[in-house]
This record gives sequence, structure tokens and C-alpha cells, in this order.
Amino acid sequence: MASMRFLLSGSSGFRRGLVTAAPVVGAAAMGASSSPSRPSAAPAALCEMKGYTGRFGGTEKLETGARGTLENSALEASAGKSAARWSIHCERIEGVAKELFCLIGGLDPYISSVSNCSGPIMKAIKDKMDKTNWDSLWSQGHTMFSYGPEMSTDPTEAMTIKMFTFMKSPKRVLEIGMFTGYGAAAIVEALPADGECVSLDIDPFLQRWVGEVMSKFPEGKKHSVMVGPALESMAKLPANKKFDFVFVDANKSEYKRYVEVLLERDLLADGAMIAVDNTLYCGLPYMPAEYDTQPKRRGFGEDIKEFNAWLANHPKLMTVMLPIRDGVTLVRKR
Ligand SMILES: C[S@@+](CC[C@H](N)C(=O)[O-])C[C@H]1O[C@@H](n2cnc3c(N)ncnc32)[C@H](O)[C@@H]1O
Repeated sequence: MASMRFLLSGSSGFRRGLVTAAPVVGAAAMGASSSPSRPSAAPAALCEMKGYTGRFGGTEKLETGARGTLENSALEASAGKSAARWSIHCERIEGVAKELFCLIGGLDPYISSVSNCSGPIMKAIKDKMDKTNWDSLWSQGHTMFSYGPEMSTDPTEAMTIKMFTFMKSPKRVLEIGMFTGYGAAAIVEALPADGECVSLDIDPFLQRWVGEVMSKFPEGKKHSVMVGPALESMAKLPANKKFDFVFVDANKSEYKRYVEVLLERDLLADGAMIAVDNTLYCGLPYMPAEYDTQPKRRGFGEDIKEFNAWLANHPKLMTVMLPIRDGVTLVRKR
């Protein structure tokens, strides 16, 4: 059914609901999070390792123009079809598919278009991120991993984190995994004047990249970065300076350990909230492996599944998962 091709092309909103037919290519790079070497090639066997990998091949979003063209031509191809207007079986399927495509594919853009709490630091970070040639930085050896903008929180998720920060009114926030600091910018914009946000990231390049933007804004002084493997940085955090809000978003295989360390080292203030990103991890925690179109992700998917079950059964934690983007789980102590 040629006109159903559009079901298989990229739209982040659509990917939320159905598997895609994006080509599976090798993970761009492998690097254990605690040993930040930069291997030049990723043999297939290595791809089963659980270290942080940076960007996954096959997950790149299409350029806006290309995506528009693809989706527009798909919609044009099924013009006139709707879930209600059909006279034969294949037309009915096309109509239902088109309606599903519009319903799911239009969701994220619509939510984004009616959400408006993004501020100037967020905008500056996003503008710089969109202009940065990540492939070139990686190929020249400037970055520790191969990155792409899809590794950042998107506007809707960042605005949600910003609203959580407003609601929590925290004095101290910890972000574990910063990338370009879009989430950190959202937090900084919502912090009170005497608030502070500490981001942990393994890649020193990102500290400079984010620092350049933050230094242009007075509120940027609220932000600082600790460079190194997150678990090593967490061991150095002073136990007497507790955090009211924590955003967990680094190595998916280490999530459980991040939360354990927060509890063991008593780093959480009374009533502290933890927000954990990617807890739906592309649907892998609940999808059978035979549907994997990007099998290299399965390792992280299984770790997130285990983490989610561990959280749900933890006697000292209460938790709720929200279906925002790739899944965001809120956690607090009972
Ligand atoms: C998904 S991105 C973070 C996105 C960010 N929270 C935002 O709001 O856009 C994950 C980041 O974690 C970092 N990272 C991966 N493994 C790490 C580790 N073991 N320790 C510290 N940072 C790590 C990567 O360098 C990357 O910048």
C-alpha cells in the first residue's frame, strides 16, 4: 500500500506511538561512562556494552524542511481519505492511518505551539544548539561522544521542568547529565534569586559550550558545572548542602545507582523531588524485543525497565510516571 509510506517516516510525535522504519546503523561511538576514552570505531560486539554511547544512529530527526516535505507528500498522497470516507477496504485503512497520523503527529507541535514559558536563556541555548555542527565537532575530536540535538530535552519537556521548578521553589537543584544545558537553562530561569543549579556532565567540552551562553545572562551565575563521571562527582558533593530538586538524565544504565547514592549520602532535602528522564525509553521497557527496530538500544531499554520496577517496589520512595516525550518519572521519599 504505497500511500501508507508516510506511516514509516519521521515525526517525533508519531514515533511516540508506533515503531518507525528508520534505518538501523551502528552506534556512533562507545565509551564507558567511567572511562571517557574515545574509540574510533564501534565493532558490532561492543554495541552490547552498557556504557554511555552518545547519539544512536538511526534516531536523527530529519531536517525540518525534509520532514515537512515527506509528511506533506504523504498527506497529499492520501488526500480525500478520512476515517469516515471510504468505500473499499484499502481506502478505509488509508483513511484510518491518515487520521491516526494527524492525531499523533500533530500532538507535539500543537502542545509546543500553545506552551509559552520558555525564556531568554533557553532560547539562546536552543539557537546555539541548532546552529552547532555536532557531526563536525565529533569528527574533529572536540566532543567526547557523538551528539545530536535530539539528545537535549525538547521545548515541551524543558518547559515542564521549568514549571516543576517554579512549583517546587527549590534553593538547590542538581542536574545529572547536562548536554547543552537546555534543561539547566529552564531550571535557572525558574530559580529564585538566591537559588543555584549544579549540573554534572562527563564531557569538558560541554562545560565550556554551556558556560559561554550562561555568562551572557545575570541569572547564569546561578549555574555551575562539575565535570567528570556523575558517580564520581556525586561522591564529592558536600552532604551538608542538600538538594530540593534533582533532574536525572545521564547514563541510563546508572540511573538506579544515582538514586541510591542520593539516598545513601543523604543528599536530598526534606520533601525533595526527583524527576527522571527517558523512563519510557522509546517504549522498549514494555515492548517485546521482537519488535526492536533499533536493537542496539535494547541494553538501555532493559536497564530502564529494571530501574522502573525497582522504583515502583522501593519501600521508601513514591513515584509516578508521566508520558511526556520519552517518559518522565517523578519520585520523592515517603
Ligand atoms: C540526554 S543528555 C542530557 C540532556 C540534558 N539534561 C537536557 O536537559 O538537555 C545526557 C548527557 O549525559 C552525559 N553523560 C553520559 N554519561 C555520563 C556519566 N556517566 N556521567 C556524567 N555525565 C554523563 C552526556 O555527556 C550527555 O551530555
